[in-house]
Amino acid sequence: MPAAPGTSKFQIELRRHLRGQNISDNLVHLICEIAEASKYVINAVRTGDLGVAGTSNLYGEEQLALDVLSDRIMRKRLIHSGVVCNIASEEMDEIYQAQASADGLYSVAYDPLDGSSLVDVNLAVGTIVSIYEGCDLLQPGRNQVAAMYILYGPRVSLVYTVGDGVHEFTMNNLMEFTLTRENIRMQEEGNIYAPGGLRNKYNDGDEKFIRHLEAKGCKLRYSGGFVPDINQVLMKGKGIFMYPALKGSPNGKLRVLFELNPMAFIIEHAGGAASNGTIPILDIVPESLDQRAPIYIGCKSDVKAATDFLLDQEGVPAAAASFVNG
Ligand SMILES: O=P(O)(O)OC[C@H]1O[C@](O)(COP(=O)(O)O)[C@@H](O)[C@@H]1O
Ligand SMILES: [Mg+2]
Ligand SMILES: [Mg+2]
Repeated sequence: MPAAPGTSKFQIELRRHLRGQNISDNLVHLICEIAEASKYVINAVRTGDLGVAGTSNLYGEEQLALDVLSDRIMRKRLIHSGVVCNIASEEMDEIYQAQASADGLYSVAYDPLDGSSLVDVNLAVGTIVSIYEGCDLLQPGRNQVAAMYILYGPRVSLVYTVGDGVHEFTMNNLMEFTLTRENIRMQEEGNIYAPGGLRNKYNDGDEKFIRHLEAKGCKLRYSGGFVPDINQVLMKGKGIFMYPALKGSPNGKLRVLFELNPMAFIIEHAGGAASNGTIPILDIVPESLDQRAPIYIGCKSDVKAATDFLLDQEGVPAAAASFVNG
């Protein structure tokens, strides 16, 4: 018997799953177009040039040929989708206007190839995407209508939320994304920690928090790639990822629009939390495309504990902490 439309041997494909969500046809189309673009990004990652591009991005970082190519793949697909107004990416200097009208259109901020410097040592990397209704990209992450990432690891997986559960799809042998986990939920507390940044540049509160996790017997699980590191915390349902403020870098390293907002949206919708140490990541009102912030993201009580250590350090009673939503 032939498989039902939208299923492949009774597996649920991404488009069919999206059609079951309460979202517009344009948003279904947009998410599917991004999923299609990711197939070309994987191909670039697997077989492309590992050299530098000879250019640098907004942050003064040297761009790799793969950064530039992945960005071009994503941008072209978004422009041709016909449903996108503004586009911004970690590899672009300014917003690209695909269409001027906001009616029924979406704006997209993305990191085309997060962790690109890990490709030459064959570690996992990913694409991170944030979607807003209309043309405004400089608004709090809480206003996102969808967030997703695609992880290029031993397997390729795609995780998305449109505000109603967090769902994982895995690429099958026909390069289709089929549903592997629906309504993923985080536990209250975990025993995994992924600490980004040089530890000898940590502030006292962060150092004490790490010692507290070590004393509790938590397992260090850090790959240096934001997407696989977050994916581990989400899929295991436990633990915390942090990239704190560092001495000399008070805003840490990771970017609010392209990295933090989409991951915070996903983790909050899975029952976790994400804070910059003071307020939820999703409540930050971005002032510029290249804004960075520290991040503590994962299980609610782990994020609360991290922010309590910071408060204690500054002499503010830990009980006053109200960083974690809900
Ligand atoms: O090794 P560092 O410099 O501390 O940074 C690690 C972090 O930087 C990133 O590689 C930043 O992303 P890009 O590769 O997109 O610049 C994250 O994936 C990772 O969490
Ligand atoms: Mg990045
Ligand atoms: Mg990048």
